[in-house]
Amino acid sequence: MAESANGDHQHTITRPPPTPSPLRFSKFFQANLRILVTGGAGFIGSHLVDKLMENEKHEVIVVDNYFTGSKDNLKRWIGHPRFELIRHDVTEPLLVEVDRIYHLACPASPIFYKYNPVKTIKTNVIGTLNMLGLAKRVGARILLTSTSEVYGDPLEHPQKEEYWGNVNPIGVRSCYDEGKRVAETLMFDYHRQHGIEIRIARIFNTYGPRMNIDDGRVVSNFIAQALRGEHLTVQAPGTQTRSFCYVSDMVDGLIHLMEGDHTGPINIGNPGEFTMMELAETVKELIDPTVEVMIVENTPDDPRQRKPDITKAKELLGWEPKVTLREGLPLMEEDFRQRLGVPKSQNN
Ligand SMILES: O=C(O)[C@H]1O[C@H](OP(=O)(O)OP(=O)(O)OC[C@H]2O[C@@H](n3ccc(=O)[nH]c3=O)[C@H](O)[C@@H]2O)[C@H](O)[C@@H](O)[C@@H]1O
Repeated sequence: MAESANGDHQHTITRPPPTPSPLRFSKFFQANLRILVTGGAGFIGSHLVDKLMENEKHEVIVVDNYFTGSKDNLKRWIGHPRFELIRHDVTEPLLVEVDRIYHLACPASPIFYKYNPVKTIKTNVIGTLNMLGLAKRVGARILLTSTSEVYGDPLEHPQKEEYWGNVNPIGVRSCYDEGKRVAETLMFDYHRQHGIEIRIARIFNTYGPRMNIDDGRVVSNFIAQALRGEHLTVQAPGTQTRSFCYVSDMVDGLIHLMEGDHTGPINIGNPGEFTMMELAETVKELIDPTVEVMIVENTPDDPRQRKPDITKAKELLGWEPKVTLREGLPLMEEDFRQRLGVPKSQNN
């Protein structure tokens, strides 16, 4: 019994102080983050994991179905006490207690995402729904890696985030570009309806060590072809442009976005723009000036130009890329030489 100010006796109920729910507990120690990376065994995902693991307070959980990712990319972390690797397909629900979700899972190379288009769109739609459901349940902040492909074959150049795009809804690329567009919609609907903390990165063409040798994208194709002494396959007309971002810059951009205050979408890419013919000539010059360029047939709906406007990333995130194409290509060449077993002296 306790006595009140006016002398009345009152019954007081002594309760223990409220205990935070275990799911939200780590929010009390913001520096100690448990971070989920979907697609963490892939090219960008595994570089992101490397960077996140550098912080000794972070625990990192990777889920991957290994369709295009590989355990090899994570072998330095397997067995580490702050690291877990789960074979899981994001089209199935998942419950793990995390503070951050980097949702990267989806094949990104056109030959792989077109291989099973129904699965690609399921990954983008059902996979993103599952990750948003998880974010809602555990109170995590979620970042979606969307793509420059949401701009389609762009009629505005360079592409600003406000541009709505020029996308074929029924083409062979639609499973990916429309899939990512729906994923962005889902992110904003969960944000508006359920108050989920979201971040959306629109990733532009990225290259670097650990890309699959047979990935099929242009930089990895040209480097592998040059090292093997094969023709560089420039798809017609060769005047189409892309802007290539080195993977360490990309990963820094994603972390800046996740830990910043802006939902996005924000373009993350390198505005240095090259035609595919220029890229082929640069790779030739770097690796083997004697290899020849061969013009081959292109695929439907190939965007004719692509270059990010990164004003938002600079102003809102304080981020911009540092590595030029001429600095990044030799780093990728070195990695490809090791994996293909082509020492430098054999070519030049
Ligand atoms: O690398 C990436 O990050 C992007 O790759 C693809 O987009 P895309 O730009 O079509 O990528 P590539 O297949 O590398 O094609 C780029 C250009 O190179 C050309 N190309 C490709 C391969 C090749 O051997 N030769 C060649 O000239 C293509 O015609 C295209 O114009 C994905 O769809 C994007 O989501 C992803 O962000």
